[in-house]
Amino acid sequence: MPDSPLPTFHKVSNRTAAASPPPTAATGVGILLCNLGTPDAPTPRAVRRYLAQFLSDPRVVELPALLWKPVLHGIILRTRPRASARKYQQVWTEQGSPLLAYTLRQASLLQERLHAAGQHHISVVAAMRYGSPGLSEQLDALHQRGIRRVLILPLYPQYSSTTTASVLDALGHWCSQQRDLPEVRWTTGYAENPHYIEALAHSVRSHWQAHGRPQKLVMSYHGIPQRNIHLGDPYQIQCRHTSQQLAQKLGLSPNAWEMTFQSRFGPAQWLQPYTQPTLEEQARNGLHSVDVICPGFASDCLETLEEINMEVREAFLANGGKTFGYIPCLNDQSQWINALQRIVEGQLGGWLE
Ligand SMILES: C=CC1=C(C)c2cc3[nH]c(cc4nc(cc5[nH]c(cc1n2)c(C)c5CCC(=O)O)C(CCC(=O)O)=C4C)c(C)c3C=C
Ligand SMILES: [Fe+2]
Ligand SMILES: [Fe+2]
Repeated sequence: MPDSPLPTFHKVSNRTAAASPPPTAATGVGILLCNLGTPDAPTPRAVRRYLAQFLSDPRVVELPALLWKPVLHGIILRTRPRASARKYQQVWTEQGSPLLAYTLRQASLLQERLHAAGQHHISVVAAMRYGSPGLSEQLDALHQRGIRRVLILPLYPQYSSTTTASVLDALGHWCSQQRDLPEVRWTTGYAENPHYIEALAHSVRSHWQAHGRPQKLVMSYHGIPQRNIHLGDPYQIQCRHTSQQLAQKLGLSPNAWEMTFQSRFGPAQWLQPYTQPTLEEQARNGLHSVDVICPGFASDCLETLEEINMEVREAFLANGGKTFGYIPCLNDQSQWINALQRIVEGQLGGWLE
């Protein structure tokens, strides 16, 4: 069984984060925290709708449309939604998808922090690249409230064209539909931000205090196709930098930690080593205790709660491993909200009160 319960959330009043006095049109700043997106319900129908949007993005699957569309619509969208919906059902919460619930909560908590710091003119909202609430919808909402300055913060710590660039494509598309454009800034990642690294280190130390220290800490990141790296995506090197800095912060010797990649999709070569086969092999070779952390995910989601904390756990134990610890994502931890505050303040020069 997983060693951490399914997440519970405090109630978030609405999808535009905590209620606050309306900022004045002249000085209002909007911060848009954007994550990948998730289905509206854990049903095959909702998952199909979500996957159709997600997997039609040419940033995500870089195959010629003439080749990809028949595979997507003829095979993948006929089979995967049912299988994925079953997995979503295992992680779904009273507040819905963990990814959306945590992202809403991050927006709400960040807004509270900024208001407590006297920045009452800032409104923080959450958006999803795929699904709802969509990026355009949230940009429209800020626009309608008269907010003329917007900071887009994709919540992916490590830049990848498959994720970060896709958010910026969506921003570009929204801009192309506007006549009266706001001032817009964006961030492209925070893989080496010291506050982010410290929040991760704090999370690992707390887990060790509660559960003891394992033989190895595995840092598992979402994979991408190896080909993207050859074409210039800096994702892999950024994952390495995050991992090295976290290991250094924790004082880990080289054989006490490892970086792996999960969530492979399709038959092509993705970044390696792959998380599950690596842990299976190491369990067979005598590794008996491991902790897994997923530093590339700002919020727990299907890929962490089901793939890592259920599938990979089971595979490790079935191959002879004895203790499997899952260290939750940063989610709504106060060290992480603190890091987010520092990240956005670093971007808001001239926009702060
Ligand atoms: C098809 C190729 C995929 C690429 C490239 C990819 C990159 C990528 N994804 C994330 C973060 C998340 N992915 C999530 C789910 C998910 N990812 C893919 C495929 C690719 N991801 C699929 C098909 C799915 C859906 C689930 C499934 O059917 O298996 C999620 C979780 C969403 C949720 O609702 O909980 C996240 C988060 C990153 C960071 C990344 C590249 C670096
Ligand atoms: Fe993914
Ligand atoms: Fe997965």
